[in-house]
Amino acid sequence: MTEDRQKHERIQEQKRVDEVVAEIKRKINLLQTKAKQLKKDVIDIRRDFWEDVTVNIEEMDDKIETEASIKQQAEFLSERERSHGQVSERLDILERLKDTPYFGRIDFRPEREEKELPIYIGLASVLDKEENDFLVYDWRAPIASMYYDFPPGPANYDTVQGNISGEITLKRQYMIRNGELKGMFDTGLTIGDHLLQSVLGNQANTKMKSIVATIQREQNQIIRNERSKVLVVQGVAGSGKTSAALQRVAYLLYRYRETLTSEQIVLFSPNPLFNSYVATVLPELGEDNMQQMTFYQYLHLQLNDSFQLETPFEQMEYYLQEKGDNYTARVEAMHYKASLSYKHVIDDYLAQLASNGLVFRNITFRGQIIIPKKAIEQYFYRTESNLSIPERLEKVANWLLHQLKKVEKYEREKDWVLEESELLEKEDYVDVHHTLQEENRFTEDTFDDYEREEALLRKRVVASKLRPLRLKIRKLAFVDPLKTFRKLFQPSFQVKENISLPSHWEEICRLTDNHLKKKFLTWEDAPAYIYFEKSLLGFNAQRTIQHLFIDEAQDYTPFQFALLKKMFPVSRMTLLGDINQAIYAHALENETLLSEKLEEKHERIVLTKSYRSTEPIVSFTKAFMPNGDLIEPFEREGNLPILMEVEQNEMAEEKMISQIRLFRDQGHETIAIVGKTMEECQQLHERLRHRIPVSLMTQEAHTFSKGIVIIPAYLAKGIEFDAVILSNASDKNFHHALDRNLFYTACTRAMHELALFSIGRPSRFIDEVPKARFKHYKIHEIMAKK
Ligand SMILES: Nc1ncnc2c1ncn2[C@@H]1O[C@H](COP(=O)(O)OP(=O)(O)OP(=O)(O)O)[C@@H](O)[C@H]1O
Repeated sequence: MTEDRQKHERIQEQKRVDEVVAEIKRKINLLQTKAKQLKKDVIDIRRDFWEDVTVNIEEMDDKIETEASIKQQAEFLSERERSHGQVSERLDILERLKDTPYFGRIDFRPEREEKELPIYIGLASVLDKEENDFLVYDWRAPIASMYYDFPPGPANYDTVQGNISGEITLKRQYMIRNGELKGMFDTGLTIGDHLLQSVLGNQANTKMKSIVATIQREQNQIIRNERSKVLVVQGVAGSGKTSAALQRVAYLLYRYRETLTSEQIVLFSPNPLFNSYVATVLPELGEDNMQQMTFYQYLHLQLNDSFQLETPFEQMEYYLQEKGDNYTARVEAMHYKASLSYKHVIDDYLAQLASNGLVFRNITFRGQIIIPKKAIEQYFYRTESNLSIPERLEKVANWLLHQLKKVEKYEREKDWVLEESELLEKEDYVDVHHTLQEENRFTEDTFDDYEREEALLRKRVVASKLRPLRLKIRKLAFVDPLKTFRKLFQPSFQVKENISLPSHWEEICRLTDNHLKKKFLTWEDAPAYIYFEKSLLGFNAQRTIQHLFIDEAQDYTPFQFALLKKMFPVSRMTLLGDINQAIYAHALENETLLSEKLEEKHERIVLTKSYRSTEPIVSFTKAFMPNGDLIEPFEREGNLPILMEVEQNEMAEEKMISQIRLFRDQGHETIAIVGKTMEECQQLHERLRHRIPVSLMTQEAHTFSKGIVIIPAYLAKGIEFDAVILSNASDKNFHHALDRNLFYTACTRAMHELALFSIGRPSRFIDEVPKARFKHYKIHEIMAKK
């Protein structure tokens, strides 16, 4: 394009931006007036609510009419409130569009048509004044998919009516800020490296940003996938898995807006910090956030506070510190209890329980056993054995409630009832009296009032005393799942011969039983216990959840996944993760959810390009990972990572502080000092906090702000920082197979700068990196030279 032509095009494009912005402003004005009116309506209706309903409760007919009138008025109010909510949401989006009405354009000529049409793509759709044509298409509209999927040339897209093909004659990207065109580029195959360069070159934020303007083709496959019941995404660190997941939520909410709401989508995130890190992406896209929680929070909810539950991070600390009693047995338990072999043990036991062994509780009332557990057990084992255990327990519950009726009658005659009735509130007496009067009004037979009153009082007292018991029976509290579960770990328990057990099984059993006795659930025991308990009492499966997203899926065990499938039986699942970032003990011996061997029928998408870190950082980290050559850096310049080898802590500290100052002088705003364990982080925090402003991130931390944080690698999962300092990359710290993944996870949190400190000999993993890919300083030598 000649320079003149370019200038002309640019003027034309700015003109169009101005026109679209003018139309958006017009729409904003209209909506603001509408919003004002709706707000006024709501206030008026609330104020005049009782004036506008006819209240008359004298006669039955009037009562019905009154109810209908209140209902109508309430509906009217909520309809206005809803409309006001919708208008406000739309206004929010238009306000955003006013600054950046669109970011992309394709000119598309459908087959057998003469002329191409320009399609402008933005955060949401905008129609022209006549509401006929689209000035801007929502990035999620079917036609917009071509923008992400095709370079100029032949292209096609799916619609409800079928596939439409044709040709893209132009593909253009814009940078528009405050309604002003700052730049535009015609792009080829991928969506503009220019724009991506500039987005990725920015400083890291404490909140994740949306990526709609620069979604890459393979990411688009994830976002728009509608075929698969289970979609597995294996993506290298920084390849945009989390970003794709969140844009996918936005896409699904748009695509199925008639039937899907944000409450029907759940995202399991790796830590509480991550929850807040990603919380602004969907609102930025004009959508409500899905339900978001950690898997720990979810399991904790399932347990109803009846257990103390170890967090995965506590388990991790125990594992990493490589000390503590029974270390070998417990680590073996972490592996074994993650596996489906362990689930077989439990399933076998559950099958046995169908014919004997379930532990029941006596039903007691006022300190007396009224239905002994033996009787409950006998009844249970007489129910039809072809029914499931929860169905059989329902039958027992019905029988028990029936028995309770007999008890109730019998108890009414006892002396305690009268004594208790004296403790009744005055209102209860008055109420009983009124009830009787109402009944008597018709009979006029009042001579036995006193007796009738006493009988009614007795009935009420016993009923109210038995109410909690009834509730408990309905909740099947007459079975003791914990005691039943514990039997599995007694020396007398015989596991089927064909099932293989770990070598320290006896010790594992002793440990497990000790924990269970104290109502303590280790992280490895939690899924098994919950699975067991729900198999007895019934899975109150979440059938309303349509989509389940699991981020960092490599950290989930096969057992946990089996539990999730039971809990979310109808949900479609999107599992995202990176096999290289598997850091939990179980990953050494078990398949993870991302494994090629995943039994579940699934579709797999692999992301190999890393966007987060500069090219030198990616080249450094890929060098020590198996199959690292598959990791592709996005071309973004930067400094080589630095390795500082020092002899003692004091030296490291001094250097670390000057390194941080340097990073700050370079303009980096989020700087993380990443440690291996919490213990290491705490010690470092103690030493540094008097010298520089630094905050320690613990597992309870829910947010982080700009500045310097100290954080263990496992808590930094999923998050990124401008600069990362690894506090001790020594071989002593990083040498095991899993340490490699932890080391990789830590280094890949860095966007622009990476500095590694090593107290003593550096990790053997660094030996695998070609020397030219980092700068190595041995501090004692420098000091000596000085
Ligand atoms: N298409 C894209 N356009 C702009 N930025 C992108 C794109 N894809 C990824 N990024 C950026 O790359 C960084 C990494 O993305 P994200 O956190 O989604 O990756 P991830 O695969 O989940 O990483 P990890 O597994 O290491 O936690 C983020 O800053 C994100 O904004």
